[in-house]
Amino acid sequence: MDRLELDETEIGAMTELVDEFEEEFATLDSEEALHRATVLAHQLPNRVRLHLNAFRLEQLSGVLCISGYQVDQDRLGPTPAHWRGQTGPSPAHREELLLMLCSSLLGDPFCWATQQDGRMIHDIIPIQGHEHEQLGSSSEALLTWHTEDAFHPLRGDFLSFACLRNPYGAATTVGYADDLKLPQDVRETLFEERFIIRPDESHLGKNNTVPDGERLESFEDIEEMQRNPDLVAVLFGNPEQPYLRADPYFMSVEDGDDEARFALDTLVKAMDEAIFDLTLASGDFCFLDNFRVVHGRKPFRARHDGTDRWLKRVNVTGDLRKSRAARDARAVRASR
Ligand SMILES: NC(=[NH2+])NCCC[C@H](N)C(=O)O
Ligand SMILES: O=C(O)CCC(=O)C(=O)O
Ligand SMILES: [Fe+2]
Repeated sequence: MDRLELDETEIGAMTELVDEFEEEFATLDSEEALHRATVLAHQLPNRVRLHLNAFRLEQLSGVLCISGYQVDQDRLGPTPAHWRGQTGPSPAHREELLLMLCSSLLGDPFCWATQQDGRMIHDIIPIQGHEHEQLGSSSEALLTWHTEDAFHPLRGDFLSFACLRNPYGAATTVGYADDLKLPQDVRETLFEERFIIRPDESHLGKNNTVPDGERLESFEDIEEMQRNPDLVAVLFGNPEQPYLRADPYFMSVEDGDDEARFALDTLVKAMDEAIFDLTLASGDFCFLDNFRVVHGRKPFRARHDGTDRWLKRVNVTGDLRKSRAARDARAVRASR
């Protein structure tokens, strides 16, 4: 993993940048704001830009953590009880802006019509009643390792997190595809389109406010992927250093395909051994290469009293054009 410790000068420069532009960027999820944010990102400190670009180009490991930024806990106020609760300006607007600026240097931030009601910036917070779910909002269950949105052909290339607070040090887990030691025959099987990855539950109607009209169609598409999933490959790209696409909790193989079953089980075992803890601290901006690493989260005991762990999350694509057909003309980044 790579870490950039910001120095005083860099922290000062980032603080000034946010001071100057936070009002102008009161909204972050309009086309206009996204466009301007991409250009404003070029005013981030030089080392930040260099690290993010090296990370984007795969010159670093698949995990980059930028540390040292201070989050004003008083301004933040209590951790919300649900991502839906927020009305009006976000108390974490300054961190959201920084997260969007950094993300813009990796590609284009985008969102899903079927996740967190189509919001661009997600809240990752424990929600009462979700303790044992396989959702970002769970707490007492191990969030099993996964590629973000592994089921979807338009999943992000990168995943960005801003840690606002993590008082009891709940650990995110990360595992590198590069670290996997797999027998050659298993590797070859994983390169074949013999695996099923069903949508995870964050994209289901029951975990969203399902609207009438246009976005309803998006949930129907997810249901279709649930009923009629494609067969996909788990490994792809360079045979020596393959990219990985997996979310074993939601995966299966065709009846009788014992070879694929064995290959998947072997992968799970190898990754379970390779995976390590990455405990995010308040002020950490963490970037994951969604093709080269998987991630999850260790169980923790949520308090539900406004002092809980709170992350912000953004999906980033390297090629917005791939999702053109899945997006409507107005919400041009709202992918299905
Ligand atoms: N293995 C898993 N739990 N996969 C689903 C991950 C959770 C999902 N990305 C969410 O936003 O809630
Ligand atoms: O809470 C974390 O550290 C990771 C959450 C996550 O992976 C998810 O919500 O998909
Ligand atoms: Fe995730």
